[in-house]
Amino acid sequence: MDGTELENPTSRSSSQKSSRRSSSRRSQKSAGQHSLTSTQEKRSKSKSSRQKHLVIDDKETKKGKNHAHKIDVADERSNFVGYEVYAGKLIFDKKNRSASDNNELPSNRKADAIDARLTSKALIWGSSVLLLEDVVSVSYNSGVKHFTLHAYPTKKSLFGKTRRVQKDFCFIASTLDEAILWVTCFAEQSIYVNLLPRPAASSINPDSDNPLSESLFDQPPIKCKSPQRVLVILNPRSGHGRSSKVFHEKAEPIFKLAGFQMEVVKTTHAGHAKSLVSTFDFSVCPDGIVCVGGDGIVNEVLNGLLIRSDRAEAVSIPVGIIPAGSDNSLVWTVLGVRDPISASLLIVKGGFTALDILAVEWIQSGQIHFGSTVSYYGFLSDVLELSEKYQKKFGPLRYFVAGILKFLCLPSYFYELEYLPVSKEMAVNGKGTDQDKTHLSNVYTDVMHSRSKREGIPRASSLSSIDSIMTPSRMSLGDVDTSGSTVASTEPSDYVRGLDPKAKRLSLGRSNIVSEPEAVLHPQPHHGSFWPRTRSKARAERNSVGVTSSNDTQLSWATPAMHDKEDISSTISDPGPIWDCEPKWDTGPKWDSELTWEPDHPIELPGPQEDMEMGTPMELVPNLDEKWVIRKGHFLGVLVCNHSCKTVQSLSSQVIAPKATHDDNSLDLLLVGGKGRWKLLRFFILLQFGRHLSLPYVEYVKVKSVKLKPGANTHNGCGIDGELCRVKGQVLCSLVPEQCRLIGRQWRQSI
Ligand SMILES: Nc1ncnc2c1ncn2[C@@H]1O[C@H](COP(=O)(O)OP(=O)(O)OP(=O)(O)O)[C@@H](O)[C@H]1O
Repeated sequence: MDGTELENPTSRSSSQKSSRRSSSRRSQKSAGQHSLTSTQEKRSKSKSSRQKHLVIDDKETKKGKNHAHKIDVADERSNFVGYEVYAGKLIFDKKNRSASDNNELPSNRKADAIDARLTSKALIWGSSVLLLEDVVSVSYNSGVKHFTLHAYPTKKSLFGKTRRVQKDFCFIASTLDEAILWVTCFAEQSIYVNLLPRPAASSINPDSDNPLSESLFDQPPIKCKSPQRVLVILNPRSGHGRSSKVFHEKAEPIFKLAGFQMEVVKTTHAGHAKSLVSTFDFSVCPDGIVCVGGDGIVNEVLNGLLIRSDRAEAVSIPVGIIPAGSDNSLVWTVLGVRDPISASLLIVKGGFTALDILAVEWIQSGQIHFGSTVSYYGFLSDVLELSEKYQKKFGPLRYFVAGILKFLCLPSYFYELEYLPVSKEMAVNGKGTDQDKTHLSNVYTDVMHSRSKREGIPRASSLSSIDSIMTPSRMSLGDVDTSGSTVASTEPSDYVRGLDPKAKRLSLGRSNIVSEPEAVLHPQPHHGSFWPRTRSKARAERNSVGVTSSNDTQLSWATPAMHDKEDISSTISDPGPIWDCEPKWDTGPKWDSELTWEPDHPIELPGPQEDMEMGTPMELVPNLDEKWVIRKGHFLGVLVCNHSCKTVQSLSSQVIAPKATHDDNSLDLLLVGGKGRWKLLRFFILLQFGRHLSLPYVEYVKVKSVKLKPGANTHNGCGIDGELCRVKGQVLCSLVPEQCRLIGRQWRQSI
């Protein structure tokens, strides 16, 4: 150990204090403030070295041909490496011996010390760069000058394919307090620090006789992320039975390096994940659920969360995905990763991505099944159903086999459908008017959105999985019904309808539901139109449930002309906004949760109210432009997409719904019109080149809701995220007001 550094423990302590205070850029300043003269000199040296960095790097880039990662000067200028956090001298211990070696720096190695700097995006030493997005954690033993970065950088194989390999980078700082500063700065960049006990005294500093300094370094004041406690749900059948291996060999080591505490549950049967999640005590694993498997297991988890009695809180539980199934289009499309190592890195890095939730409701029975990707009808649902027969015989090839067979004996599909398009603004720029936003998201969603902004949850567009339906491997068959198929979950629709006014509004055709116990009549000045609202409007709606709930309950298959008439009836029941309470993960303002539905609530328009959050008076303006479009005819396929639906196998152009985004509060409806093999074949061929939307019989509309009813002789299969269900009567596809949260931010935007 360097004697000069240990001479003055006070100065070290001051340095430690400054390191505690430091944060990103500030860390450099505060570090520079400490009293030790020698350290000040070092700081000033490091400062001046920082000032010259561009020049140094430029030179070193030219010189440093032997380094694995070269700094690209152009990248540097374009801020590729981010802003500087700390700079100093480091020795890169290639052989990684320092962890076991004596802490004393051998005199012959002092010359190896090179300029190093930590930026918000990378550690740069000499001309080498290690991206922080590849770093899982830092291991640091108290009282030593070296620390080890555990990383998974990408490596190119001979054939140009990149893969991630685990690599440890050991560095030796010039002094103890510098080592602590380095580690502190890594912690400030959200890298988990694995703070280990001080090694045996003899191996640190044989001539250290200062007990005070020793005790100071026993527990260096490094503040870092606390270990995450997560529930891991693993489907051992996923990915042809390889998911356990994938988890234990690829994901688990990364989670362990990042200090995760895991409760691992392997599912024993279809439906296990859903029932587990629906009753699990999340105080045990408050930091989220990690699903290991395909899209099917994620769908089960989502459905389990949404049927909980504490749904509002449950839906905020972040869900991580380790892709280990036959197809994993959700994580690939939304987060941009498709290999388990990158997905694990995203999870340990943290952050959240908001995701809309699709609900398919069986209008007559009130059953509901949630999804995050797509709901589809026609040829694809038939393939999904047929593939079930070949599960044992053909494994993942069963979809291909079933697709060919179904294609050869292709039936015709007749549907009656209605859809409510989004406004032109929303369709064009994907953002929508304020009215769209207020229509499509109710108060709770607004809370989520505002929280998302606060927490930095991106609301940018992104993609995910439908065309995975075209890739048969993603069709999972859960909840299979004994009638040879799968059934929807049997949660009563009250889970959705009762939970929010929007869902009630969306429940068109409820007037036909005989089972609705609490029928109310509502005068409707503007049939079929939604009432735009602000948050206060939404609250007002909840106070006058009848008004909002009745808006869209008029459409009936038998009486399309009613679109043009005033609505005077509605049968919406509203058990009360039980969703309307603050999730425990939410630090936002609390909403009134005590409102309950009164069946005989008087009919009245909501009066202006004070907006509790904004302090602005409420306006209530009916949107006269919204009209349901009615279509009847033959459709080879009807797909209601929540995101662009990219398959893991596909090229980037191969997405079913190219304009769809996962968090835009709208659904993308794709109609493949007509019948016959030729049309179907052309559709699939053009899909491979991303040109399927150019076909004259393909329609693509951004919608808020879709109602669908198969014709009398049409197969009634319905796929939801690869789960096969049956349409009995009529179904309504719409978004629920809540969004769920995926753990991780979109790759490459995450850091
Ligand atoms: N232990 C289990 N045994 C059988 N099925 C299960 C089990 N656990 C979950 N499942 C069901 O398996 C289905 C498919 O799961 P998942 O999507 O995770 O895997 P996959 O490899 O993508 O599946 P597939 O190849 O069938 O598309 C899910 O719908 C789930 O309900």
